[in-house]
Amino acid sequence: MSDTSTGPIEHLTRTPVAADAPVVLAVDDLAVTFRGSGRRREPVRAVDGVSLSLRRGETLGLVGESGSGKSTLVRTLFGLNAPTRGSIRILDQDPNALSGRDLRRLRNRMQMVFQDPYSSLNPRLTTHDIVAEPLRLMGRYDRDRVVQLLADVGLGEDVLGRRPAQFSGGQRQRIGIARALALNPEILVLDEPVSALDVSVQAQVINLLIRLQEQHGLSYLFIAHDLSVVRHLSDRIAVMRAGQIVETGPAERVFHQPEDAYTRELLAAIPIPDPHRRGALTGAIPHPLQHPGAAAGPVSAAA
Ligand SMILES: Nc1ncnc2c1ncn2[C@@H]1O[C@H](COP(=O)(O)OP(=O)(O)OP(=O)(O)O)[C@@H](O)[C@H]1O
Repeated sequence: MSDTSTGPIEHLTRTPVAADAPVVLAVDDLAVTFRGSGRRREPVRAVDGVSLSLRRGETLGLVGESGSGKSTLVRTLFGLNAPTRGSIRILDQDPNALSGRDLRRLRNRMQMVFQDPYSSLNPRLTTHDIVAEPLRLMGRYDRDRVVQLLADVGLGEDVLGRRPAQFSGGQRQRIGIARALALNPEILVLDEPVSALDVSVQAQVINLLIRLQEQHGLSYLFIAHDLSVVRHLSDRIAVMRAGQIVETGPAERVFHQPEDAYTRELLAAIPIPDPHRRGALTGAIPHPLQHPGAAAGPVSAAA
């Protein structure tokens, strides 16, 4: 299978985002409370007064352990949960004040890449149809555009007729990214996009995301439970715990001089990779960019 991507993995120095770059996503004092269930019936404050902002071309890493409220926050950004309090502005518009075509247009400008490339792609569709679907829905289908989108993520025309089961995890994630880019979004919400992938493949997908960001001026909200995964590609990191942001700051500052005790706990939980077991994990995921196979070389067909 051809893989027309990227050649050697480039250096991972990202262009720092300009301090005066426009804010593309702003969340202010957002809260989402669920009714409790079971005997205690206490309300669950899944998101509890979250404020954050994302600038054009910036990557904000949002980290927190399972249950900290990351998914609820993301679902609320996409209108799938109703906020109990607070506001969301996407590209200077309030999605809750829009409906119909205006809301669809705004939604097209912020797309999602899912964690699990095994379950997020329709197994019955060909690669062509998976990537073409959003274009068709908007009446903008163009075969050349589908081919170009796949080329952008490093896949050749020969994949067009294949179905998800015929790809590796990394290739599936590339297809998911191509689909997410189909409508030329300005913001991508990346929900643990590499957590389901082998360590060596994680670096290739992260490099692809960095390259696409530079090419298209994309802004990323990058969700992860592991601080080490977001460290190298984030401008800033926000740490979430029990529905609240407990710390936000420049990525390297948060990593090297965490101010919050919970951030320090998360950092302490990052294991040291065992060099004797290639690709093996000694607990949580070591940073993919530190993996020996990730430093250079072409993206392999297995990615
Ligand atoms: N629909 C719901 N009804 C009731 N409680 C919910 C609902 N959705 C989430 N919760 C609760 O809200 C809290 C935050 O969950 P959420 O899934 O947002 O966390 P998370 O950080 O995304 O975790 P994970 O990484 O496991 O997805 C949890 O206590 C969860 O049980």
